[in-house]
Amino acid sequence: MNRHVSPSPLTQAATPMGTHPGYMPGFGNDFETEALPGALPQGMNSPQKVNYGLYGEQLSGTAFTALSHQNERTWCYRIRPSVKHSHRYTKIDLPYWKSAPHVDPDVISLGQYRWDPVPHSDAALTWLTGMRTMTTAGDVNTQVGMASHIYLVTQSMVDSYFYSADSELLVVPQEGHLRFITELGVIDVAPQEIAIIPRGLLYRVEVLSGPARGFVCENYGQKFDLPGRGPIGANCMANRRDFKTPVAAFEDRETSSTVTIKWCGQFHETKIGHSPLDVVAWHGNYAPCKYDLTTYCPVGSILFDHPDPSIFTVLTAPSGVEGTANIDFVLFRERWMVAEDTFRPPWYHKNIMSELMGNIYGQYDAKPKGFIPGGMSLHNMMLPHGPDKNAFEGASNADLQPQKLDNTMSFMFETRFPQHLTGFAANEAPLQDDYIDCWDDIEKKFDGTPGKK
Ligand SMILES: O=C(O)Cc1cc(O)ccc1O
Ligand SMILES: [Fe+2]
Repeated sequence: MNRHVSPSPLTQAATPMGTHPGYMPGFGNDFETEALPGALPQGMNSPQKVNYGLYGEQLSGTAFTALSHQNERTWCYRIRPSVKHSHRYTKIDLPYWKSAPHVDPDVISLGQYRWDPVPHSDAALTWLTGMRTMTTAGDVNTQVGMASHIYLVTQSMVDSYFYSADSELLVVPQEGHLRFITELGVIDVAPQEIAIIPRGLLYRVEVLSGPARGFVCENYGQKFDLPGRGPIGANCMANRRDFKTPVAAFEDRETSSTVTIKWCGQFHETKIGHSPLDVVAWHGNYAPCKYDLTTYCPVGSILFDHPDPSIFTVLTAPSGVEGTANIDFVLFRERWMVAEDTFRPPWYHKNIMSELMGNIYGQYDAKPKGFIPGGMSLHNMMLPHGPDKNAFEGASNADLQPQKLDNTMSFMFETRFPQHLTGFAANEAPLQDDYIDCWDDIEKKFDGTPGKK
C-alpha cells in the first residue's frame, strides 16, 4: 500500500512545465493519495458526505466479479461526478486512427515489412490528430487484439480531453517529452521510458519538448501485467518498484472544453464547461504508471545458445489461453553477449505470433543497417525472417569474446493475432520497398561435404 498526502492542489499556475508533483513506486499496488489533507475517506468508500463536498465515484477496470488477485478498481473523490461531464455525443472523424477489424482490401499484409521513421511535417498535431495507425489485429468489439500506432505530436491539447473506452495504451516515446495530465495525476515521459494509460482514464497530453514521436500499442484485451518469472525467481527483468504511479493532482478550472471518447473504434465528442481532471483524492489499484526501461534487468544465456525472445518480456497482456499472450512487450536493450560456439543474433524463424518491432535508439543486432531509430518492422504470423546477410556473415565468423551490445534499444509488440497494415502504413508511411532484398544474397554453402563452412 502506498499512501501519499500532497500539501497543495495542482493548479496550472502551481505546476509550471518541468515541475512534477511526484510518483509512488509499485506495479498494481493498492495506492492511496490525496491532494488536500483529509480528502480521502478512511475505512470506507462511500460516506454519506465526503469531505470538501467531493463526490465519490468508482472506476472499474475489471468486472466487479473478477478474481480477487485480478480485480482492479479505483475510488475517486472529485469535484463533480464524471456523468456531469457528458452532454450529447457527436461523432467525429480521426481518419488516421484505425481500429480492428480493419482490413483494407487494397493492402497486402502478408509480407516482411520495414519502415523508416515517419517524418514530422509542418502540420500542428495533437495526441489525437497526430496518431497514425500502422497495424490492427483482433477485434476491438470483442476486446481481443491490438493496434500499433506511431504518434507525431507538436501541439499540446488545450481545454481538450480524451479517453479510450476501447483500450489500454502502452506509450513508447522515441523523440521529445510528453506530459500526460490524467484524472489520477501527472505522468511525464521521455525516450527510454514507457507510460501505461488504463482504459477509461481521462487525460490530456502536453508537449514538454517537441516535436514528439513514438510508438503506441493499443491493447484491446486484458491489461498488461508483469510476466511470471518462473525459475528466474523473485528478481530481475522488470521489478515492481521501478514502476511509478502519479500522486493525486487536480484542476479546479471552469472553461469550456471538449471531451473526445474512443468507443468501439469510433470517436465521439462532447462539450463541458470545466476541466474534468478534478479528482482531489483517490485510492485503488487501477491507475496509470510509467517505467524507466533502463531499469530493466536482462537475463540471458551465459554459456551457449540464443534463448527465445520471451526472456526479455517486460509486460504481458494475457489472452485467456494460458501461456499465449494477447500481447507481449519485449525489450532488446544493452547487454553482454557471452555465449560460446553460438550463433549469437536471433536465429532464422517462423512464428505463430506476429512481431511488430520498433527501434528507440541505436543498432539492432539482427539488422545492423536499415532498421533505424524511429523505424518499425513487421514480421507477421508464420512469415520467415531472421538476420540479414551482413549480420549472418558477421556473427558466424566472429571471434566469440564476451561482447557488450552497446547503444541499442529496440522493442517488440508480439501478438497472437495477425496484424493488418493500414492504408497509411502501406501507402503513406516510408515503407522500405527493398526490405526483403536484405536476405537476397544469402548464399548456399552446402556442397554435400561435411564440416563447418
Ligand atoms: O525477429 C526478431 O528480430 C525478434 C526476435 C529476437 C530474438 O532474439 C529471437 C527471436 C525473435 O523473433
Ligand atoms: Fe522474430
